[in-house]
Amino acid sequence: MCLLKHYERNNLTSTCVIDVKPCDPNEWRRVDGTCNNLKHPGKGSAQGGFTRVLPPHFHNVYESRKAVSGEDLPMERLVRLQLLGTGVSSHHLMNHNLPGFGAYKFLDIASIHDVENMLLNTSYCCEKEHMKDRGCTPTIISDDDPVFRYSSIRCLNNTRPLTYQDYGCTTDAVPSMVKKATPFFDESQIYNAHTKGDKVIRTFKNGKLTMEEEDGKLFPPNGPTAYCPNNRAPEETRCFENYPNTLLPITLYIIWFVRHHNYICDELAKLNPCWDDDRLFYTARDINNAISNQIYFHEWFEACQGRSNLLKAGIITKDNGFRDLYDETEACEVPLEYFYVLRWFHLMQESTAKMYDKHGNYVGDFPILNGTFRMGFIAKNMESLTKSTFNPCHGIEDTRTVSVDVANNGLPGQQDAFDIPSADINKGRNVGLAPLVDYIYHFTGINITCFEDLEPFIPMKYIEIMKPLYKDVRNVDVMAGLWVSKIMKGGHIPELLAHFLNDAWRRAVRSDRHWYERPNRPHAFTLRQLKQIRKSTVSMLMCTVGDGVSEIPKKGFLKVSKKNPFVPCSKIQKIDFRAWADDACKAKRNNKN
Ligand code: HEM
Ligand SMILES: [Ca+2]
Repeated sequence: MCLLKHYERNNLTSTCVIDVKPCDPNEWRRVDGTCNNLKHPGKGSAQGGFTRVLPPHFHNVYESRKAVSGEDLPMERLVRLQLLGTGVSSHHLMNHNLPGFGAYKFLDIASIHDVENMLLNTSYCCEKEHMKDRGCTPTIISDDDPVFRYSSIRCLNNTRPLTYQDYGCTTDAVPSMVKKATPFFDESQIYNAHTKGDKVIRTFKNGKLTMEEEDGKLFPPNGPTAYCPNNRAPEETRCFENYPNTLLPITLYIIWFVRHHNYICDELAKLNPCWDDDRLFYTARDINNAISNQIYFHEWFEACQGRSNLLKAGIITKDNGFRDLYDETEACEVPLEYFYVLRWFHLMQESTAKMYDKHGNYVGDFPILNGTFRMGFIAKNMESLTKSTFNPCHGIEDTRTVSVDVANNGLPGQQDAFDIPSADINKGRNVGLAPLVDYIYHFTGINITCFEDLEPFIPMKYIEIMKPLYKDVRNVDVMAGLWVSKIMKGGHIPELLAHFLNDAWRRAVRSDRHWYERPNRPHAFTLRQLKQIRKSTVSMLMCTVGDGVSEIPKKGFLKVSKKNPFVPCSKIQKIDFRAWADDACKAKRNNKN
């Protein structure tokens, strides 16, 4: 009780305390993740430490690991410069929606509290007197850096991930990293952003979420504590009070999924006039979440890994019916490594949006990264930005590159320079990831003892670069290995990356009692309803709630081509909500007609 008072007094309850109200086995999924596992009701909540695929590798409890020789690992920026070029490259198959939707999905599992800390609280790690602070892990730039040597920039701000110890939640000696989203796929970024719960976003009328109109379009509401430092006053005012204000691609999906919730409510309310606000809200949330997961684990995973690989891995099945792999003894969590490796998609992030007018005429370019923390600009340009997503994303050809802004100007308006992939190496070390070889062993059973052993995974030309850089194969960072890994046969991402993604899927399906494909979860879909969910595609989502979308690429993650032409939205499969018609409402429905 004393501890609780201490947390309350210091405004720490939302970070330090898991408040588990008594569970009812038949209730809907809770937004805070509690009661998912009835035997361990606190597990899977938005608070509490992370689970991991492999135990953490730290030096001195919570410092970045050292090379096996005891020396420092090679500097992050050097690893990036040697393994990844910068340049323009157009993906031969995928469009912007592929990395964009991936980025949206990562916010379901991860939170941006560490990025907020870096920008708002611990922005001084490049100041001489702070470089060695416990909270600082700056990326050092050498004097011969090919880009920054022409400037005075010799350091990029980077921070150590926050722990429950930093917040004063615990005095345990072993640091435990803060988590602020439920560690399974329940659309936290829409329904429980910043662990505020769903009360703050509901209208409590007809199941709907609160939205505001701007220039005739609907958006999540603004509010006094929202933070969008890149908005240009006075025109750009949109900034979400209760949803993450982050990157341009994520923002599009947040707007679409919030609108989509209300669209589902309208459809359900038409059919079921006897349903009250709660019933409409919970059913719409469940359907919206299932649609998002269907798009991710079927369409998006298939675009990344190829259909036959997914069938082989058991992630999709040919019959498409119910699936129940639930095991209450499984830890109720997707691991830290899963969302960390999603950073690999920074390689596919294009930095230019081609903008079009109402009639589809090209009107100019917009630098995508300049849309970060600038929801006002996004709201004013929804049509143009939506259409720009159908263009090819950044390519990952034989010589791997990242786009120039991603490599040098990752946080425009906030930091003079920021190398996102270098930060990815930096963070991998600072969250204590095991080295590449350990993950290869874990997922494939192959024991790598020298650089040449990497050849099945990495082309020799990159192995030759790694040798002098890392000196010992046991030193290689997992992200560095992923950057230059061969692309899997039949798919479009490295095989090792696919192992991480599939591992997350397996854990989610086994441990999430509310997984949408289960026939015997509380409020489960009927088979008829599940078959409707199976029709979900990203093109369906965009045709339903996208601005000015009347035609769409048939496959929404792929660039437009002869094989993947624009088709009218009327040709895209839609969910038939009659599958949710409730007989109990029949009398009322008939009266209305
Ligand atoms: C406009 C495009 C993007 C920008 C400007 C951007 C920028 C950033 C920045 C600045 C960070 C924080 C780096 C750090 O502190 O270490 C970050 C982290 C991250 N990004 Fe991106 N990113 C973009 C696109 C993507 C995409 C397409 C994905 C995945 C599909 C992605 C996944 C992630 C993940 C998983 C993290 C880690 C978050 C965490 O650890 O808390 N990002 N990104
Ligand atoms: Ca979640």
